[in-house]
Amino acid sequence: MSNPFRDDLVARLRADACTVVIFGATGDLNHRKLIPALYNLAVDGELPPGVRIVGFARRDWSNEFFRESLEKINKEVSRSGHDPEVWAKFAESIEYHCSEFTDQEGYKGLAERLDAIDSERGGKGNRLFYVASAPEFFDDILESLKGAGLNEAKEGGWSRVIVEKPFGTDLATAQHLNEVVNATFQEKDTYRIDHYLGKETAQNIMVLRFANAIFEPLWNSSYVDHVQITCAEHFGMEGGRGGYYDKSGALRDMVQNHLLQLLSLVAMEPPTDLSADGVRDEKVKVFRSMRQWDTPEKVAENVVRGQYVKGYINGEEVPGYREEDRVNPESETEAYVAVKVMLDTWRWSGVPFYVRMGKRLPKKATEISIHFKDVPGVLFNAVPGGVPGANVLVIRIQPDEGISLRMNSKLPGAAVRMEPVKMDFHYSSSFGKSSPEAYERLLLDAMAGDATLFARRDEVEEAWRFVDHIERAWHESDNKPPMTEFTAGSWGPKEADEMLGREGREWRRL
Ligand SMILES: NC(=O)C1=CN([C@@H]2O[C@H](COP(=O)(O)OP(=O)(O)OC[C@H]3O[C@@H](n4cnc5c(N)ncnc54)[C@H](OP(=O)(O)O)[C@@H]3O)[C@@H](O)[C@H]2O)C=CC1
Ligand SMILES: O=C1O[C@H](COP(=O)(O)O)[C@@H](O)[C@H](O)[C@H]1O
Repeated sequence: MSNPFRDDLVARLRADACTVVIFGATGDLNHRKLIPALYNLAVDGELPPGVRIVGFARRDWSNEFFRESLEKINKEVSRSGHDPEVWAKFAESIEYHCSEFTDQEGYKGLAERLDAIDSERGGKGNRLFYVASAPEFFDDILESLKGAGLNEAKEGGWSRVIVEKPFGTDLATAQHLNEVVNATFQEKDTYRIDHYLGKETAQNIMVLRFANAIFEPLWNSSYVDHVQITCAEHFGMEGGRGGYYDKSGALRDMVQNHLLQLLSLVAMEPPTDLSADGVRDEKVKVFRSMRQWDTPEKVAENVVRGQYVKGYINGEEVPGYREEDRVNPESETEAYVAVKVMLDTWRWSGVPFYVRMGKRLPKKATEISIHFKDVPGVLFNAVPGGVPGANVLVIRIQPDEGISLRMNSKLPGAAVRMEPVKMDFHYSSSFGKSSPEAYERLLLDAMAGDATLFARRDEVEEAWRFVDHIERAWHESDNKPPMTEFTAGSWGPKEADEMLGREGREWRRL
């Protein structure tokens, strides 16, 4: 039985030696995230001995050039710094395979090379294929793997696939991709990555809820007034991101996957066990219970979309969304979204979950806040200032990972006066070490065959169902809800404040 709470040692012991094949190996994701993650696992002694890495892409690069290119970026981004000796040893396990994604000969060559590596290693044919290409190549890569017989496990070994985001652009394309994936790999061997699930703080949500006796009795509509999930980013479309982002938008890029996944961890029922399907069965019930905003009127009432106009962040002038590199000057794509999610379940009846994401907000921060109900207003009415506010439990996903609880306290002195105070837990001071990058945990889990922190087919499709109604109202209906504006460096459009204001609530300041 798998267990998302096990410590790193157990994960390492369970991860198998294997060959990791990365499609799109000359690209940004591999350079900035995947190789540094594998390197850091090696530094920490977590990478199973015998792991080999094959980079697959079309540039005519040699093994040496590929390794040098990876090392250059690793020096800049590795969380544990760059040790030339460890790198040199690690780099011996890396090689490059040059091929177009659509070239069947390239896959035949890959199959031969993988067989040779298995013999060199003297081990089983364990293969982990990581599809880190642009999404338009996902089908080609999966079908070509099948064409070369690489989807089938070799005797005594395994063959798994990790598929990067975006997993489709709507429900229909996600269903199609799921058909292609399931026609090539078994569902148990399919790992749909959502890197937010690999964040230490996201994993801690279940621990907080189910390994402490004090929260769960309050975790329902009797005590919780509402929940907020915020993902703020201060950057915009740097590094050529505008081309991809302008076709996607905040709702598809972040809400459909990362933020709804966080929501599901906050809202799910306790699973009956900690197996991958035990946890994912409960998460999918949350997705299924989301009330659908299936008319333009409901979307107008419960969702706000916005674009930034030029402004200042940290004293620097930044362009408006439509002036960004590779963004259509007449773009109708949202760089900000705030959506109210209602879960029609016994536990959460009447409790709104407000989810927001925006580019070019004042800073980078992601947090979940649980806002509890006010105490009955009978005892402290006569006290000057009254009760300062309700309890708020804040789960800081990043940065300064941790958890704080806001409560009311008496100010020292003869008179009864109250002030809010915070009990605050910081990962950095409590554990004295930096948290591993999400990709480290997720790669190790895939090597260990543990899919708990990966999205299952039905979760992905249910999340798209919710998002599709909103996208249709925005882009296809006769009375499209309006696009709003906000100044870059502010906390988003006033319409998002008004959405909560209408219900007597306000966004938490991060
Ligand atoms: N970058 C990031 O931080 C993140 C990326 N992702 C996802 O990861 C995926 C990859 O992103 P990213 O690395 O940024 O993309 P890049 O554009 O940087 O890299 C794309 C890679 O695919 C290769 N490629 C493109 N066309 C072909 C072809 N016809 N045959 C063989 N190789 C080809 C490119 O090779 P060449 O160099 O020759 O063009 C390159 O190696 C995307 O799905 C993205 O959404 C997800 C989360 C974060
Ligand atoms: O998937 C994505 O995530 C990043 C944010 O990831 P984080 O781990 O840095 O919080 C986001 O900037 C990007 O637009 C999106 O595609």
